[in-house]
Amino acid sequence: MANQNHNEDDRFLHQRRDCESPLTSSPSPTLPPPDLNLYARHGRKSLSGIALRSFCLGIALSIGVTLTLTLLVIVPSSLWRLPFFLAALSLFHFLEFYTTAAYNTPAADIASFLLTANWPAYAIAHSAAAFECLVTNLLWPERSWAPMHAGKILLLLGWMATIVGQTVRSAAMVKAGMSFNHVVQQRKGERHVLVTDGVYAVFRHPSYFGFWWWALGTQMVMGNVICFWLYTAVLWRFFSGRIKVEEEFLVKFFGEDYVNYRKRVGTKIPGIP
Ligand SMILES: C[S@@+](CC[C@H](N)C(=O)[O-])C[C@H]1O[C@@H](n2cnc3c(N)ncnc32)[C@H](O)[C@@H]1O
Repeated sequence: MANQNHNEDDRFLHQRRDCESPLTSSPSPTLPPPDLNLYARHGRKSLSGIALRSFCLGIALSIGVTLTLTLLVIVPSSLWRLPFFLAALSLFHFLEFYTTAAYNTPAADIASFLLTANWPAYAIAHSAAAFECLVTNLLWPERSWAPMHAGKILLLLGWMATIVGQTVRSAAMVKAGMSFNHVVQQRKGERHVLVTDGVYAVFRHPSYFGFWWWALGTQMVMGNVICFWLYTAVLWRFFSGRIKVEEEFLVKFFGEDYVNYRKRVGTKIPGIP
């Protein structure tokens, strides 16, 4: 199955090169026809599935932004934090697919939206965050959740962490291009090169650094005390384990080059050197 997908990806690249050539206008006759099942309604790269998810995420983002602004400016209510979360989540999932499609085109498929990754833990975590935000803001709308009247500062830090986190995450995907894959690769692909410049010169795992601060930033904006600490613990455990496994493979793929890179550049995720 994985091999078949690889062939499909290679065929995509060949066809693209053919299209770019001024001498040929159609795919090489020696190439087998593309597997149309892949792009059909229930296929791994279903075009209708991609269109539908993008459409729904766009609607969710519009609702999120409109309600956030309405509850902040027109009908002031501390509940604006809930649609803020909807907007942040919709934008995140859209960008996961978009950056994959734009910078690692052969790898783009329905799973690139990351909507069902780490199911059901991921969905439970975000539902818990929405629930905590809803309950605390309905029951104690005037509650001052931060110690020493630091609420406004923490709110500002939360916005900044969310924006910086999202930017660093997307920048990492753009920079790594065809070397970035949502699934940790256990075999070095033909197009897999070691990336050590751009955002990778500052952070050894920029997409994890980005997600870490994006997730904690959303919890700070929402004023979620319980979920902030739960997210911190769960994400730390997840990333420290994943980085260990990922780096074992990266050392196998790139040897001394990766070992030296690891010595030079830290993750900058607290507690993970
Ligand atoms: C989900 S991506 C995460 C990449 C990186 N850990 C980050 O946070 O930006 C996982 C894939 O990226 C690859 N990868 C990680 N660091 C890399 C680097 N510096 N250069 C090239 N590939 C890398 C791994 O082999 C793995 O298959």
